Amino acid sequence: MTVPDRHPDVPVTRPDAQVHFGVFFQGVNHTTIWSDPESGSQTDFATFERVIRTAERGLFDAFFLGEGLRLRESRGALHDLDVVGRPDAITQLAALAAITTHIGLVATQNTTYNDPADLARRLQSLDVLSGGRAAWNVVTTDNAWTGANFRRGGYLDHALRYDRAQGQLDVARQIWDAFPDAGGSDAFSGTVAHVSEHSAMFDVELDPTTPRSPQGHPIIFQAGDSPQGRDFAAANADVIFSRHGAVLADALEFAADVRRRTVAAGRPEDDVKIFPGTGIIVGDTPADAEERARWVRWNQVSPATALSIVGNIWGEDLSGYDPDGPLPAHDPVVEELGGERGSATTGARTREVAARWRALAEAEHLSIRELVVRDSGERGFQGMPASVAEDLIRWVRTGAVDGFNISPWIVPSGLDDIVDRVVPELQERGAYPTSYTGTTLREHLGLRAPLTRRAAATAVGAA
Ligand SMILES: Cc1cc2nc3c(=O)[nH]c(=O)nc-3n(C[C@H](O)[C@H](O)[C@H](O)COP(=O)(O)O)c2cc1C
Repeated sequence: MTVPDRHPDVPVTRPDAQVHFGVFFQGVNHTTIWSDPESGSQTDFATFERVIRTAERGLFDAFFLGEGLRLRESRGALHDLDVVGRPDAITQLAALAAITTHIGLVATQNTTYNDPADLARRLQSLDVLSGGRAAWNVVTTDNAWTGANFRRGGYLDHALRYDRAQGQLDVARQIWDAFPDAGGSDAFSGTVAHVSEHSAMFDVELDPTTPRSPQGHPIIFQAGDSPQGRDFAAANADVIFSRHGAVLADALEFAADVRRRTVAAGRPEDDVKIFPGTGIIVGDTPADAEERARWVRWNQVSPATALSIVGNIWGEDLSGYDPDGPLPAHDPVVEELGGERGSATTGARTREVAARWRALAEAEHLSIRELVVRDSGERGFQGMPASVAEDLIRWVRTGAVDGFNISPWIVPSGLDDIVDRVVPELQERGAYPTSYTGTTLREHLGLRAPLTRRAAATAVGAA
């Protein structure tokens, strides 16, 4: 079957590039559907087990857990579709390491509220226990309500969050590097002493106790989209987890920006792999896929969720409004959070979103719920398996991305169609592996040596 080229003007710059997949299990979200009879528990270990086994059968690089340190609230009420009761990500991944053999295990861990030495040790333990399959998704968390949950740290300024993240990562790398590489000849380097530039944040002195894993140390992911967040990724990360996974032109622009920043940080331009979060919906015909996508979107946006999303922008409780009625007639009351509450952009973003929603609702005569559904329309890829495969290949081979973090819209069965129907289409086109060729996450992702070991590796290579 011939698949029409949906992006004929974008040149293919990497004709042999392979598609890579990760699966992203969100921490706090309203995008996983609960109402379908197929939908299972969002917290039972059996659900995570089934998803990770499917992903490993589909030769995914990684299983990725997001983490929210506090449930979202609107004026005291929890979002009706949020999940309550998720276990800690590192503990969950340690249990999943025991029932898998190859797939990478990515733990989202916050740098604003964790202790650096303790976090470094827990991540390294996961890496050692899993035989070199762990990664740390470094997040700073920009919202105020999580800050309110922690007396220590509180509302750290947005810019200082990235300084603190850098301090955390520097401490972690020193701890991880204190032990020699497996089979290496260098000696244990003993006490790690680190006083951060922002010494009010850390003053660490300890003797590390955990050896290095087969991949050196945990892989570093980063999720954060501000200029500071992108620069942090360019200087430190192996993988950037982006939001730019729905529109090709947007993804290409993002990739060009990340590469420019990576070169400015003194690294090769392809050193940071780009994995956007995305969704994939397949159907037997284009109309079937379209119908499924519509069903998914309507189920993700319950009436209460629609009112709470619009209420957050309007800065008031809209639960008394009719979700099938129009937006409030008055303009929103914008709360200026500012950098000291963790967000540098909230006020401007709120005004921009409200103006855009008002214009869209008036132009298309949309109710509150229709508006929220319409605004969440661009979520990723949909179509028959062959056309989805062609689209994914095009994204990778035009250099827009290196792979995709797929968020299933239903668990535990949400990856079945992708593994059973899309992966074979990719393999048939020579664009997806047919077996794991390595055992570590570093090998799956095709990464170079850890940044801190590069000079040593070059010196050894030159000798
Ligand atoms: C794709 C993506 C996924 C994220 N996932 C999480 C998460 O699971 N937990 C969390 O606390 N923050 C998460 N974040 C938020 C980041 O922590 C970051 O604090 C936030 O985006 C603010 O940083 P920024 O201003 O650089 O974007 C995510 C961000 C992005 C872009």
